[in-house]
Amino acid sequence: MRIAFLGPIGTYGEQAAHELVLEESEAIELVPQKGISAVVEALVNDSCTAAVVPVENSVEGGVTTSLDALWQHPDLCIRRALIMPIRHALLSNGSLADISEVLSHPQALAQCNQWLIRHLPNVLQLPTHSTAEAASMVAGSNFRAAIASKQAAKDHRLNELAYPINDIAGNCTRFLLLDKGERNWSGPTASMAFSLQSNVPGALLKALACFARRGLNMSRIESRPSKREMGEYIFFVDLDLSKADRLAISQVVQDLVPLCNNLTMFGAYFTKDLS
Ligand SMILES: O=C(O)C(=O)C[C@]1(C(=O)O)C=C[C@@H](O)C=C1
Repeated sequence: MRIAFLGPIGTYGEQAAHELVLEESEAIELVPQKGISAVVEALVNDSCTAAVVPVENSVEGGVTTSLDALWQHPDLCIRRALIMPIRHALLSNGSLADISEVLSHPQALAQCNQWLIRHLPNVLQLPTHSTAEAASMVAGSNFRAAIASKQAAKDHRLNELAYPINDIAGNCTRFLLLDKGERNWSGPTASMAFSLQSNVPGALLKALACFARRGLNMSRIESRPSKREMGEYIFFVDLDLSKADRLAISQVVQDLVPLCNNLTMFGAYFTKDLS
């Protein structure tokens, strides 16, 4: 099994990939990619058999690149999910007083925004493809620091200037293991996305009523622009199937189809919660 993840080594994505494949019996090869789009592309073009992407952070919300990729590639299926605590460190070979640039993935910079305002108000914040890429770029410099994991400090021989520096103590990110296999319906969470056929009063209400009618509890709803027209959206919905009638999911799809332009089911799956 070749698994694409957001590289280089030392990213949270790499940690998540190890956790997500723990129960696999096949031999695993983790294949680092530069950027979340490249992770998905490696699965789409079959150079990898699975991919690990972050999809939602408890502080910053949806990871839009991952949501958009799921919508653009309806043949992808969610195999498993993981909720992982994210504890950021400020890493450098210099000292705090000398830091003038802080590098990290935009999600990590945003998750430490208040800490940066308080402790490093005048530094330049520079975005990178991943937290571990930032760690590799600051190694050897005494005026640059990276926001990354404790693991990245070890991988790149950096010192921890401060830890933890995430603004919200319980900061965590949900990762998905994606593949192109058969959809499974036995897990407790099902994910789907749909766009509505008509932009008229009550159109979304009618779609959401389908879930209520079949006794299906929504555990998440999130919208993304369709990118075709201002005001046109795609809705991502997660359903809690743990107490639901197994037939309800196929019934709700039948009810929704006439109301939607497009509807994609990403399967049902289990979530490992480490938070
Ligand atoms: O840069 C990394 O280490 C990643 O795995 C990416 C990522 C993300 O895109 O959300 C993963 C977890 C954290 O929320 C911060 C960054």
